[in-house]
Amino acid sequence: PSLFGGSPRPARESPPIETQEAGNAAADHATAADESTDGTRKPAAIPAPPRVIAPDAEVEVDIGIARSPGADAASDDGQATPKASAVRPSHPVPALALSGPEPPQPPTAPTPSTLMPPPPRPPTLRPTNPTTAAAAARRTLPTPDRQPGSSTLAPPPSHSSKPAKPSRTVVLSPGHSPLDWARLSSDPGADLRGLARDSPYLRVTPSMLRRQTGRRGKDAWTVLGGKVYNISPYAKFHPGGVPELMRAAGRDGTRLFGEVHPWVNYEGMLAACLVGIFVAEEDEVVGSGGGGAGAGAGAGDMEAMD
Ligand code: HEM
Repeated sequence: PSLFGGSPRPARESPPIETQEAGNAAADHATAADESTDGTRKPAAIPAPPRVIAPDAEVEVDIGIARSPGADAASDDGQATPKASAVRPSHPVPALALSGPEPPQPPTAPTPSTLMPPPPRPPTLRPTNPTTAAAAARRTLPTPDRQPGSSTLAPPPSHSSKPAKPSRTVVLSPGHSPLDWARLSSDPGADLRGLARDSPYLRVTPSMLRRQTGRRGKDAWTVLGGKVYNISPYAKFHPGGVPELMRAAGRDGTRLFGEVHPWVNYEGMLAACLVGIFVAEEDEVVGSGGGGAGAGAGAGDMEAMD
């Protein structure tokens, strides 16, 4: 059989598509060979030529399965094959075969393609020319010149940061949460100093302080930063527990306090428990209590008594 005769040829193993038509040379070659003398073009390897459907003709729906020349006759046996009205094609539609001796080649010009044009190419992600690349590099944020170990992700070093020790907080009894303490200590009606109402701030000497241990019916006093506080009302609210707190009772607790929780704002928490200031023994002056000096009077008033 002639190579260009249009008769089916045995399929070859994975032939390259370009050479399938002519079997040897370029596709142009094959195109030229498939053109008949009258200039009309026939697909080279399709058994049946492309069927041109007349606009008003009633035709069978071509479902794209390869047909042999006798297939039409076989389907004309009166079986109830659904008929469909042809849509009006604007140009001849070639018959396509999914399988067969050789796939049909798409028609070349002058037949206009019915295929959709390819989608537009997405923009390239990387700049390809050096000018664009340089512009992109300028747009990136400058990298800060950091020293090793100076990551900003870590919390900044601070004297108020908690040491990484296991917590020694205790379970507080109901009604003794920090919030409960905040509520109680801000209540002006609560007497947390343990002194006579409206008594002035006291000048507390070491001997006075030693007697205020929280035992034998006396309140526990401690000194924090030179101020004397009555810590008895706070004891059950202390997150570190009563025994821990009482280690500072009757003595200057500044060092102990600072060792455990220097970040705690004792001045704010214990403002309502302020008894007075801590003075040396010889500086002791017992406040008279008279003169109407109230809780609003400060250490300055006591100094004025000297
Ligand atoms: C006198 C005033 C004091 C106040 C107002 C006070 C207040 C507090 C507060 C608010 C906490 C909770 C801290 C937190 O969870 O971050 C705490 C915990 C603690 N306190 Fe005090 N405290 C005082 C005195 C003392 C003293 C004198 C000691 C020991 C000698 C002490 C030992 C502790 C301990 C061990 C904890 C548990 C710390 C932890 O979380 O591991 N506290 N205190």
